[in-house]
Amino acid sequence: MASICVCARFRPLNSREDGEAICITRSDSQSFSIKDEKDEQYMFSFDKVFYEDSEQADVYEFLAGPIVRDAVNSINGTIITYGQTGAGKTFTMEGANILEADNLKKGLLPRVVDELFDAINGCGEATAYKIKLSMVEIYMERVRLATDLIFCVFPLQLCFIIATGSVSGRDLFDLSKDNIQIKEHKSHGILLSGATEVSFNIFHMESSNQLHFPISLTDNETTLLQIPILDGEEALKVLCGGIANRAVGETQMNAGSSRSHCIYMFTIQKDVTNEKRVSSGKVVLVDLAGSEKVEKTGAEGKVLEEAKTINKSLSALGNVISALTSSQHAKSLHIPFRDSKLTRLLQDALGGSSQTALLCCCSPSLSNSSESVSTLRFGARAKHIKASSSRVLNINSKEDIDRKQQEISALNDVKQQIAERILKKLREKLDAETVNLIGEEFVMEGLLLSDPTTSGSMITDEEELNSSHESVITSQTIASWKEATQKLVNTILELRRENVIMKEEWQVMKEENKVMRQVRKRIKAKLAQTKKLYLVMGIGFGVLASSCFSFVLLVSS
Ligand SMILES: Nc1ncnc2c1ncn2[C@@H]1O[C@H](COP(=O)(O)OP(=O)(O)OP(=O)(O)O)[C@@H](O)[C@H]1O
Repeated sequence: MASICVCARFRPLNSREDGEAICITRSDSQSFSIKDEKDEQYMFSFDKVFYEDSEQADVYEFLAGPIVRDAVNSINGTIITYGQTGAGKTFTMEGANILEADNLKKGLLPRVVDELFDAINGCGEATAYKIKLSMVEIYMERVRLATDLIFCVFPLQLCFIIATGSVSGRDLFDLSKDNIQIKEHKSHGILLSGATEVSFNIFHMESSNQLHFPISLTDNETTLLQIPILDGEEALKVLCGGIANRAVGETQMNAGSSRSHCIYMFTIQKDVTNEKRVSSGKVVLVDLAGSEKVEKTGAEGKVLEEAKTINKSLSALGNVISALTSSQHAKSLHIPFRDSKLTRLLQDALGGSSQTALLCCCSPSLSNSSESVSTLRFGARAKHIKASSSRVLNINSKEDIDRKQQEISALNDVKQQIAERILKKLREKLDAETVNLIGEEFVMEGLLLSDPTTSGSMITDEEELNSSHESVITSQTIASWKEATQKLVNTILELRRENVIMKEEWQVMKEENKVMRQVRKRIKAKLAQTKKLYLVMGIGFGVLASSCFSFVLLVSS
């Protein structure tokens, strides 16, 4: 069983800490000791420690590179930055700026994009890729969609597609979608439901400039904006717009403090023509908001409210880690993933089969040492989480996909026929306008296809296919439950009928019993009368006999 990879990173002293004492003493590249304000000394060991002089490229290569390369090969991975406010989480994740060209300052996010584009550009003609990026933030315990981007990547040809909400012309970076639901999908794990979903076919390019994607929308409100992208740099420019929407504020500790947890989710779908399979992998980057001691930072008003919510969700994260690492019957223990949006979102990363890397960011300054110690303790605890024994390879064979397609088509045909039959019957009784309205409702509910010629049409996106197939399975399950319920209802009705008959029979028997009792009573009474009669007769006979005997004696004497 592989554990979570946990590393620590110390940034250089900042201008506020200038001249302050350093609290850490290096042992080696994995261990160090740290002294707090009370002069207590603590030893920590992690998979790797990045000291003040470490480079962004080293952090990427150790922490993220292997995860990104595995994601291209369909293994999910998550990279999380955790730590006190101002400790360097966003610097590690984004760099000084997302578009930063200086290799020394370039963060994990642009390097992930670079590596993905490099891997894809290096692939053979026989492979087509689609990369989807969703970017959300959890601000004050609400999930906001900053943007939802899709790159469709083909050998030698890249296209970047941006999905945005609504026909009413809202901006690409519309933050009105401010309560994205987190749901669990059987095969895809944790998903952001309500984030604009767009599906594209994976296919090979024919023309070089004009891209015409067979688009299958799951939501009528969704519109698509397609931007041809030549390289990762252009992709990052678009990403930059999403980052600009992140809730950032000035605090005592950090002039550009992130007031939300930010999640970048890359989904890489790969279609290898020769191998007859479609696979997908996810890389999730999580830049957590920083913890802070409000009594120390003197936060007030909105900043205080934000800090309280941030601390609350981070403590929910701590509780999940404690539950996961608890030695007592860890398997049967309840893991409170549902206690906060953050822990729900990280459920796969912490408790699932995803590979996870956690970077504990710290200040090296003595004035922040108690916060650093608690960050490092958090990391030390997380180190004890055991990852799931098997990493899930998200691969579907073409045969599987064909079978699912057929099941979906068959169900759609049945639904279509039923809906059409209902509408035909309604037409006999209702006016045309009302029936049309009901028809529209059927289309909205997915019972009827607006264009019947598309009945049984192919779903070409793996995610949509799986979710549609799941709907088919669910429908089939519901149908079999309905059948079983109907059988139960029939049995209950039968039992009720039998019960009524038995009750009637019981009533008859009771009546008969009553009559029998009365007859018995009458017989008893008759018997008693007869007995009395015999007694009287016996006495009379006795008296008569004794009188006769006395008379005979008298006569003879
Ligand atoms: N390794 C580093 N090298 C140079 N400067 C750094 C480094 N890490 C952080 N900084 C600088 O420190 C400041 C705070 O860093 P950053 O914004 O990344 O902190 P944070 O942990 O994300 O804080 P918050 O939780 O408040 O968002 C920034 O000005 C950043 O440029």
